[in-house]
Amino acid sequence: MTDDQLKALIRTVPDFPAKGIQFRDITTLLADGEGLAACIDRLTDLARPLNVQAIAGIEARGFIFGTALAMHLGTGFIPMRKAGKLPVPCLEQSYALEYGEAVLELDPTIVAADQHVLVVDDLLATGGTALAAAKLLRKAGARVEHALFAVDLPELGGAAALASAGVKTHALLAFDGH
Ligand SMILES: O=P(O)(O)OC[C@H]1O[C@H](OP(=O)(O)OP(=O)(O)O)[C@H](O)[C@@H]1O
Ligand SMILES: Nc1ncnc2[nH]cnc12
Repeated sequence: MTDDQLKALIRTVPDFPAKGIQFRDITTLLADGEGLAACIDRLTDLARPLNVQAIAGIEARGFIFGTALAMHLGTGFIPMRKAGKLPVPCLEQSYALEYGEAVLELDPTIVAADQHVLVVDDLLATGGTALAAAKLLRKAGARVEHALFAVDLPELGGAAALASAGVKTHALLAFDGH
């Protein structure tokens, strides 16, 4: 499956969740068996050379890609959760994303000292979410050098924001515009 075929499986919804946002909706890609398999296979190809020891996926859409990747790579999966979901004391980090603000939480006891962790999410926009995840993982003692996304929106500057924090961006597909 080509990049263009994969991109065609992603639905664009204007003005969601706020006016002016072009929402790149992966629901339609997930529902396509061939597209989903191709996407996970190609993300696995991008992740394998990074030789990470664990995958950290960001709730909620990052859980879908992150878990599949962890299984393909034979690593564990670290859930980066939205606030108030984990039943134990957590590290927390507030952040801004393209269309709002939120708080991420991490149970630091599931991260090993100096563990090499790959941050995975469905989409990179401003980078606020992935940066918050990297900060939390580092606070817990992890080594975070790479982040991997199915979709990048380069005009929103996420890769540059991550680079300035020492995190290299890898992405399968890019969309022009917001
Ligand atoms: O680069 P940023 O500007 O931070 O935006 C990217 C984030 O926005 C979306 O998550 P959302 O918070 O909408 O959550 P969801 O996965 O629960 O839908 C997406 O899944 C990324 O996590
Ligand atoms: N434009 C967008 N489409 C889908 N998810 C997003 N998360 C942040 N910006 C987004």
